[in-house]
Amino acid sequence: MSATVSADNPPVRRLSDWSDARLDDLADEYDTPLYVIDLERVRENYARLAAAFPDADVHFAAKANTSRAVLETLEAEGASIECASAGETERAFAAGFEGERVHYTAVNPPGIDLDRAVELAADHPGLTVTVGAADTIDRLAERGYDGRLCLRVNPGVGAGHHEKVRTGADAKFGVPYDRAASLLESAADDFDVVGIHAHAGSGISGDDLGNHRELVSRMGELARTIDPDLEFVDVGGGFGVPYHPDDPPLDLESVADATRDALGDLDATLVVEPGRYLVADAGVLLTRVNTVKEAPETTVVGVDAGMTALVRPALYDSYHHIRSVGADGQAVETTVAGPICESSDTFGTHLLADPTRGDLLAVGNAGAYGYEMASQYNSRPRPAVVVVDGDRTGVAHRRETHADVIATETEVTWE
Ligand SMILES: Cc1ncc(COP(=O)(O)O)c(C=O)c1O
Ligand SMILES: N[C@@H](CCCC[NH3+])C(=O)O
Repeated sequence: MSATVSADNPPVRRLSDWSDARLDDLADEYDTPLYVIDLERVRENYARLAAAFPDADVHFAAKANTSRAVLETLEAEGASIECASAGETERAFAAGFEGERVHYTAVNPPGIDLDRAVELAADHPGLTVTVGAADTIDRLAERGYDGRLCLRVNPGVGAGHHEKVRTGADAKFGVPYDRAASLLESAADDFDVVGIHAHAGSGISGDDLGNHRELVSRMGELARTIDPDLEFVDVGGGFGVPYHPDDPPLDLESVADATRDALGDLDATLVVEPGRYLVADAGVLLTRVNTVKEAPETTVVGVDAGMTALVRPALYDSYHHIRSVGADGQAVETTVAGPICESSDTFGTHLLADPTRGDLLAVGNAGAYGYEMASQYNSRPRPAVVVVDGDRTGVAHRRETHADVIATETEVTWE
């Protein structure tokens, strides 16, 4: 059943809102490190976002969380989907999305991705391929593709929580704004040109609203100058969520108002592509304390999850709130650190109640870009993922083993 927007659907789910007893049971049953994803919270987030953008098509950015259970849940709620590779596109179709609801955004796509995208488009009519370079258009034509095409534009304005995720002004992404109209017009001879796309970046907060507005306004202006008429204007995703307990939630109504206002009059449908907003607070990462060590300036709390399970703190200095599940006692300032042989393998400084070996810790907002960015560095198997839905629990990804880590290795036979 679809979630509705009500008092029971608050804009933020804080780490303290997760039940200690449930988290304890899950860790006991499935071991740690363990990702837990709450599908009902995914539905709530989708319902809130769709209600704020009633006239828009909402495409879930699958890169944030590609677990089949998550994709199926969003498909059932009526979401569309944005995929960053042929692999993600395959997973969208496996989860039941119809071709018309799938956009594949090709970024410097390897040939194997384009080959597969062309096959998928033949099997799933309605698939849209979004391209960000004239080369990609030529390469699609070489493969005989003449289907739905969207052009990614570099809007020259970026936003986001860290410079590494501000794509809007990064030359890697999209064609320069002032070349977009002519490229689209020539592409219309060979393809079904249906839309334009831009994405400012990821983790947009209230402070970034000006940049978001500017991007949307530029896209509206561009759409009005383009012949042929467009079916949609995709202004990307990036809607941020509060990571720190003191951070306020994004005022979605203001973002939606600013978006509509900046877009101006247009027959084309607005498309938004949120990833993080739909899944971040639907997930926690559970990890067990194995070491407590007094150091001169801090207490080091060693845990079984590290940067291989959740890389965001190491990669972007991102803050993820951490609490001790079920523990009480004196709060101590600690440095929570993982088992990886890198100084960057730390989840930062956290106040933890009486840290003790064996404690269970919950790491908040782990539903977006958590498991998706996990690696096997240091020959460390990736964690398991369980999904919960009301009282039900199921395994979405089994825990990897050491055999999985070496599964692709072959004994070298010299030729
Ligand atoms: C093209 C595109 N669309 C959508 C997103 C989703 O971003 P977010 O998860 O911040 O909403 C991204 C990631 O930054 C992206 O690159
Ligand atoms: N992986 C980034 C966001 C997505 C960037 C994709 N363009 C993060 O964890 O914040």
